[in-house]
This record gives sequence, C-alpha cells and structure tokens, in this order.
Amino acid sequence: MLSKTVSLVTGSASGLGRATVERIVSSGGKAIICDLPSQSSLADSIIDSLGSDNVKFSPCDVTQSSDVTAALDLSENSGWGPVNCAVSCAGIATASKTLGRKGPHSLEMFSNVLAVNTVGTFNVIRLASERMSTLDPDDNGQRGVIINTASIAAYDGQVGQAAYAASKGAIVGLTLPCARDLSGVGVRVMTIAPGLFLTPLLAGLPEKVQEEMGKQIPCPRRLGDPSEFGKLVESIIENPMLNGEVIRIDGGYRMPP
Ligand SMILES: C[C@H](O)CC(=O)SCCNC(=O)CCNC(=O)[C@H](O)C(C)(C)COP(=O)(O)OP(=O)(O)OC[C@H]1O[C@@H](n2cnc3c(N)ncnc32)[C@H](O)[C@@H]1OP(=O)(O)O
Ligand SMILES: NC(=O)c1ccc[n+]([C@@H]2O[C@H](COP(=O)([O-])OP(=O)(O)OC[C@H]3O[C@@H](n4cnc5c(N)ncnc54)[C@H](O)[C@@H]3O)[C@@H](O)[C@H]2O)c1
Repeated sequence: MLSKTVSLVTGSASGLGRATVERIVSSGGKAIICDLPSQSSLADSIIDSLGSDNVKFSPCDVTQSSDVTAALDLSENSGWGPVNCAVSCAGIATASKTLGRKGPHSLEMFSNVLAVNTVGTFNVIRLASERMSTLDPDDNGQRGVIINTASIAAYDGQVGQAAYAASKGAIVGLTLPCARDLSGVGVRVMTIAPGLFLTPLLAGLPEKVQEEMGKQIPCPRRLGDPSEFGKLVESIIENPMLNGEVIRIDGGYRMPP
C-alpha cells in the first residue's frame, strides 16, 4: 500500500513527523505536511528536498477543525484523491509539578497540553476517517489507516509530567474504541508510543534530564533515530492485521520517577 499511500501527517515540519513524511515519499507515496504556520520555512525545505509533486504544506493548528478540513481538501484538490493514511505527530511537551515551589500547576497549561495532544489527535481521526470512508475498499475490505503518537510517558510519566502523561494516556485509551468504531468503514487505528528519540522536542528538555535518559536505554544504548519511528509507521501501513493496538518503540526503556 505504501506506494499508493496518500497521507496527511500532522506535526511533520519537524522530528518524528518529518521522518514519517520522508519514509512515505521515499516509498512512492504522497504527503500533506500539516503543521503550524510558524513552521512554513521548515516545511518549504522538506518540499525542496522531496519535490512539490509528492509533498504539500497546509498550515494547520490541529485543534482547529477548519484547518484540518483544509488540509484534507488540499489532497483532493491536488488530484491525489482523499487521504488513505493519517498520522498524528503534532504534540507539545511541558514540565511542571502538580504542586511546585511557585504554587500549583497552571490549569491553563494542563488544558492546553490536552487540547493539542489529545483533542488535536481526535480531531484528525474523526475528520480523516470521514474522507477515507468514501474510498473503494481493498481486498481486505480496508479503506485506510490512522496512526496516532502517544509516548511511553502514557505509562511511566515522570515527575513534572502530569499534563503530558494524561494527554498521551488518553490517546492510548481512545485507540481501541476508535478502531472498533471505524471497523465498519474499513479504517484501522493504531498508536505508537515512542521512548526517547533525538528530535527538537527532546533537545528542549533540561540537559541533565537528557543525559541521564540516553544512558538508561537498555539496548540499543542510545536515543532513537526518527527514521526508526518512520520504519514502524511503514510496517503499520503495510500490515492489515495491525489494528486497535499500541506499540511501544523504546529499546526496552522504562522511565524512572
Ligand atoms: C517527550 C517524550 O514523550 C518522552 C518523554 O517523556 S521524555 C521525559 C521527559 N521528562 C521530563 O520532562 C521531566 C520533567 N520534569 C522536570 O523537568 C523537573 O522535574 C521539573 C522542571 C518539573 C521540576 O524541577 P524542580 O522544581 O527544579 O524540581 P527539583 O528541585 O529539580 O526536584 C525536586 C525533586 O524531584 C526530583 N526530580 C525532579 N525531576 C526529576 C526527574 N526528571 N526524574 C527524577 N527525579 C526528578 C529531584 O531529584 C528532587 O528530589 P528530592 O526531593 O529528593 O530533592
Ligand atoms: N521525541 C521524543 O522522544 C518523543 C517521545 C515520545 C513521544 N513523542 C511524541 O512524538 C510527537 C512528535 O514529537 P517530536 O519529537 O517530533 O517533536 P517536534 O517538536 O520535533 O515536532 C512536533 C511538531 O508538532 C507541531 N505542532 C505543535 N503544536 C501543533 C498544533 N497545535 N498544530 C499542528 N502542529 C503542531 C510543531 O510545530 C512541530 O513541528 C509528539 O506528539 C511527541 O509528544 C516524542
């Protein structure tokens, strides 16, 4: 399916989303880069390297339905047809204790992390699945695949990760019911829970935290390369039996408190 993949990939101007776009296009597929308008120059550099026939940019805040709709429309208006693959990589990470030295956790920050990570992911699932439902089914009765990005923090959230872990735990929780809901239209739903990958998001964490983490990954004893995330996306797209499940990709790492 990868050579016929028409995808929308959120958060794909950077990091894991970018690696996903590179993987899909290198296998013959197409991708709509769905990222914030502020990321347009990064998106342009991806289009320069992969070709404007294969990649297009739709400025998008995943929490806004009209933005996600515009990205789905761009695929159809470009002559690619409706998307048959949607990968959500858009996400933000925060670090703040429930009760810190300066007082309680900001409620606004907590809500914002859930809005982008959880509500944004569900927004893509609901709108992309509608477009996929219009496609002809393949030999397995399938029309598309949706891949979400959680985190190992959904299971082993650290000190300061209440908001982030809650947002990712919710993505783990919605995976099976969404897969069940969409089984009637032949759309699979999978979630990837990455461990520690070397992307701008991780580079923004305190250096001390980064150093400790890299050393703790059992095997391989290093941070993940974003291309390894892209390979897993490819496997999920290609394997029709993968559905309703969360896959950790973490080198056997379990985060300490
Ligand atoms: C991004 C991907 O999805 C993958 C990931 O999830 S990557 C993992 C990301 N992890 C994080 O972001 C950790 C976030 N937490 C932090 O950065 C900091 O804890 C914080 C900024 C929220 C708080 O820092 P601060 O208020 O300065 O607390 P600080 O004084 O350092 O620590 C207080 C206590 O908590 C402990 N602690 C703080 N952060 C810790 C951590 N990350 N791991 C273990 N212990 C920690 C300290 O050892 C200290 O213990 P003590 O009571 O025995 O002295
Ligand atoms: N890097 C890691 O180690 C790691 C580990 C576990 C999970 N994750 C998750 O993987 C995903 C990708 O992370 P990354 O490391 O590539 O981060 P990154 O910061 O490199 O990329 C995230 C992208 O999301 C975009 N984005 C943020 N808010 C958005 C919004 N409202 N609408 C549209 N786009 C938005 C950003 O502009 C950015 O381009 C995130 O969901 C993150 O939580 C990353």
